[in-house]
Amino acid sequence: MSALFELSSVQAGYGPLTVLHGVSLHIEAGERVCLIGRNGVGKSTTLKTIMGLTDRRAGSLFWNGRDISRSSTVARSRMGIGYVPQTRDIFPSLTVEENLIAGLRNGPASAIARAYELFPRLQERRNNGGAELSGGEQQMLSVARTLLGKPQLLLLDEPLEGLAPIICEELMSAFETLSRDEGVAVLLVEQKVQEALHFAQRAVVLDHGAVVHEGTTSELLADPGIVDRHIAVAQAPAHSDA
Ligand SMILES: Nc1ncnc2c1ncn2[C@@H]1O[C@H](COP(=O)(O)OP(=O)(O)OP(=O)(O)O)[C@@H](O)[C@H]1O
Repeated sequence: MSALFELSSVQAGYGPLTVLHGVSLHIEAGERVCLIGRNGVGKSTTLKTIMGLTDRRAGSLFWNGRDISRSSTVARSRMGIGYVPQTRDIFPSLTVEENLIAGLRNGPASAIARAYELFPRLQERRNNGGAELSGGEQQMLSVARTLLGKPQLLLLDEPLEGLAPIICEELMSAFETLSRDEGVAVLLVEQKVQEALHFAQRAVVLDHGAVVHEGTTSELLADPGIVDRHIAVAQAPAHSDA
């Protein structure tokens, strides 16, 4: 049986710059995978390539075995790939609820109730403007908006960046609930490697635009030397805006 999603020998970048030099990876339905590596090795570029937001030079992408390499970003999103970019994708001038309604398009209003269930803080702040929210609440709103599209695969680009530990825990626990209760597959890019390894079942390590290690997270947690060899992890910034 084919994987839910597969990248096969993909080379991609921006204009003349090639960032990914033949990346292959797969994600099974409901699986949690983390993509880790040093700064600038191409993790965000991998997510953008999955969404069709980079210049792909070679290789193919498959969704349930079907070649989607030439599908538009909108088509990929409609197929069931949800993308939460690093830049918290919300409307600052709209309230939380208006942001959710705008993200609903033609979907059922019950999806908003589900979003509030997953992120009770958003329900408490439903009448607050996007710009008034803390960094953590903005991230929750950005994730909640993506979930309104009912993705089968959720791409998360450094969701914990700049957030206080308590908010990180809240977010990770919501991602776990999603994965466990709704079978949503997750591809998580995260600089907080320990959090990523505890969340995911499998890890893919990227270096210089190529996969240099792939294995279960339990293997990596049991032998931290593997991670140390591949990643000199940039520590989380001292500040937080949660
Ligand atoms: N829009 C862009 N145009 C041109 N080059 C880009 C663009 N976005 C990223 N790059 C370059 O591509 C390379 C890989 O960047 P990418 O953001 O994918 O790395 P990353 O592994 O996600 O790093 P980080 O952990 O710091 O976010 C870097 O050299 C970066 O400067």
